[in-house]
Amino acid sequence: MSASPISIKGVNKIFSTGEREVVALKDIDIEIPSGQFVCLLGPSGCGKSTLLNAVAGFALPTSGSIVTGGATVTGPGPDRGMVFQEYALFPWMTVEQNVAFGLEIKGMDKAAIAPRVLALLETLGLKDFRSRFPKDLSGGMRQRVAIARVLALDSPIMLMDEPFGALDALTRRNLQDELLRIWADLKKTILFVTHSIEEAIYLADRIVVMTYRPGTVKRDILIDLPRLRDPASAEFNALKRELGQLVMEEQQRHHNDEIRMAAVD
Ligand SMILES: Nc1ncnc2c1ncn2[C@@H]1O[C@H](COP(=O)(O)OP(=O)(O)OP(=O)(O)O)[C@@H](O)[C@H]1O
Repeated sequence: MSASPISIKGVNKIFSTGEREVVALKDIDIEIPSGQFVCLLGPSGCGKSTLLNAVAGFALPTSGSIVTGGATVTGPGPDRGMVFQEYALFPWMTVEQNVAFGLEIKGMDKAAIAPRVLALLETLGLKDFRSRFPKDLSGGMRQRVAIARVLALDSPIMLMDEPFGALDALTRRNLQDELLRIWADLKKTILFVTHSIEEAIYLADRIVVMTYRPGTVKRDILIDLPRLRDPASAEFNALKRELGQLVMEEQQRHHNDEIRMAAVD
């Protein structure tokens, strides 16, 4: 499977907790063509994960529609693979077993699984670690396994929720480069959540900046700098300033909201 488009139309998400209602997403419209690498950027609480989970089918919108590859999302599906920040590996399985698991569940022929898994482990530099358990791996290695596991399923859409957020700077850059290489190779559609401005500019074809509560699209920007991008370049820094200003405005709204809530309590 190669890539497929994502169509998000008029999406709203309201959480009701007791007497309070939180409008997490409001009137979200985003059309993502096949193969595009999109970053959702914004401060904590602006609905990035809520939107990603809606596309994944884990928590459907209150209203509006999400269509992937021509079908309306009504739940999780094999066309969408998700990579989480906390790796979500099975601790009792080796690296190899973790990557093979989804294929076994899919009912793939055992003889076909082994070479496919081995090729992926090789691609992600995990071959020598294939018999290890997750607890014996560094955070970066665990995240490689999580990515390999999603790639094994060959979903046309990859959804990534701050996948590199817990990693140190060097490992993070390493995995970002690896992801770009894989994406250039496989041309999957990627929807990637981050609150790092630099990460978004380094990776994305397009950055969607979200507002803090209710989560709306504040700005939708195409990034047409050639890759690999140089974070020290003038163009990169100009974008960093522009996006920094947008994110800071939302961070300020978040901060003001917290002060207001504390005053009510
Ligand atoms: N299950 C839930 N019940 C009630 N409110 C929720 C629920 N999930 C999210 N929210 C609220 O919806 C808003 C958006 O949350 P969300 O986690 O999507 O934001 P985010 O941008 O991903 O933030 P972070 O970067 O901190 O994960 C927040 O105000 C959050 O408190």
